[in-house]
Order: sequence, then C-alpha cells, then structure tokens
Amino acid sequence: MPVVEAKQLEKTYIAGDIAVKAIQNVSFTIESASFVSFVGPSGSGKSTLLNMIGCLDPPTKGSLQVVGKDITILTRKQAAIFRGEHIGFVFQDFNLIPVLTVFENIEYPLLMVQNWPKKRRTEQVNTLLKAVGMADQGHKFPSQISGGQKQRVAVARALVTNASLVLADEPTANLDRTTANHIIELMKNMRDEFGTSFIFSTHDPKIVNNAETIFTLEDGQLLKNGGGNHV
Ligand SMILES: Nc1ncnc2c1ncn2[C@@H]1O[C@H](COP(=O)(O)OP(=O)(O)OP(=O)(O)O)[C@@H](O)[C@H]1O
Repeated sequence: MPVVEAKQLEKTYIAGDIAVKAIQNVSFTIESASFVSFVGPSGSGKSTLLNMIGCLDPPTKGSLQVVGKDITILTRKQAAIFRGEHIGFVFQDFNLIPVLTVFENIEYPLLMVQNWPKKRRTEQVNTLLKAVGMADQGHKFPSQISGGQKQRVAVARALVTNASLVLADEPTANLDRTTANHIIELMKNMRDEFGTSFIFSTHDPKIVNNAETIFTLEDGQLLKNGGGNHV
C-alpha cells in the first residue's frame, strides 16, 4: 500500500485580494519504507506540500491519501488525532521541550495521543533511545546535549508512536557536515529497522544524494522527471 498518494493536488493561499497558487496539479505516489526528498528553489512549494501531507493544512483541490486514508475530509480535530497516530515530524531546530528530559521528550507523543500503560511506554521509549544511540542519556535535559544528539532525540520522538511516515523539513540545516551525515545514516537505519517512510524537504545535497526518489518542485509544480526520479 502506498504511504502517500496525491492526485492533481492544489493549494491556493488567499492573501487579501491576491491568490497565490502554491501547489498546482501535483500528482505522485510514495511507497512504504521509502527515503524521498522534495527539492526546489525557495518558494517552490516544498513546505506547503509537506504541511498538506502532515495534515496541518488541507489542500484546496485534488485527492490526498495518507496511509490509506483520504485526509481531505478530516475535521481539524480528526486531522490532529490522525497525525498523532501515524505521522512523526523532525524539524531543523529540533523543537525539543526544554523542561522535559530526553526520556520525557520521547515519551511525550505517547502521552498526548496514545493510551498506553506506563510499563509499555517505558519499554517503547527505551527501545527508541537504544535505536538512536542515546540509551544512557535519557535523564539529561536538552540543554545538556549536543545538536546532533538533540536531532537523535527528535528522530526517536518522531518514531515512538510507530509512525508510518516521518516528515523532515531541513533536518540537517543546523548541523555540521559530519553530524549531518550521522543523522542521515541514522534515519536510513531507522527506515530499514522500522519500515518507516522518510520524506524530506531540503536543499542539503547530502540528503538529496541519499534519497532514493527525488521530486523536484518549481513554481508549485512537479518537474516532468520529478514524478518519481529514482536514483
Ligand atoms: N500562509 C501563506 N499565505 C500566503 N502565501 C503563502 C503562505 N505560505 C506560503 N505561501 C506562498 O506559497 C508559495 C510556496 O511557499 P512554500 O513555503 O511552500 O515554499 P518552500 O519551497 O517551502 O520555500 P523555502 O525553501 O523558502 O522554505 C510561496 O510563493 C509563498 O510565498
């Protein structure tokens, strides 16, 4: 089953009297356990597209199935629940909660959306801590770990609900080259271990070189070879 299926997707923003066609007539399919990158110049529509896939902003037109569900018909509340159950997010500035420990940051999505008993939550968080190489760091606060370690925690948090899909907007932008390479490698390993699809919006050639499919956006449209340019 494809993890994302978009058909003739459109997004138009209305700003005053002006309509901005941020995404126009975009169709693509992403299979499970994929490593996919959306690339394109600033303003080409990458974030708009990721926000639609992440159920943060509905399309204006077209169909969009995520993990087999038509997400265009969800209410805001239903979208939030669906997001919490199926989609993880990784951001360029990590977005960890400073007053929570590493362990608690990873546990947080489970408390928000899943009704798991404490023992099961603890086991799941420990599994993820180990998977991202942070098994002995769970008691620390975000201010006590490095940028690369923060992104490891963010990857663990994105995966803790057994998400089918992780959306990552420029996840390596704030990391040095070596650390960025380690994070990309980690995400690939997580894809292999958990079968999660990773979808990136990025300018980082390191991610683009690692992606198995590259979709190129320009002025809100997929370039012809962008409809699944397998590398
Ligand atoms: N909330 C909004 N209201 C009006 N226009 C918007 C809004 N968000 C984005 N746009 C416009 O939609 C188009 C696509 O923007 P988007 O942020 O998706 O591009 P991007 O490729 O992610 O850019 P960047 O690489 O700079 O993050 C741009 O013309 C942008 O100005």
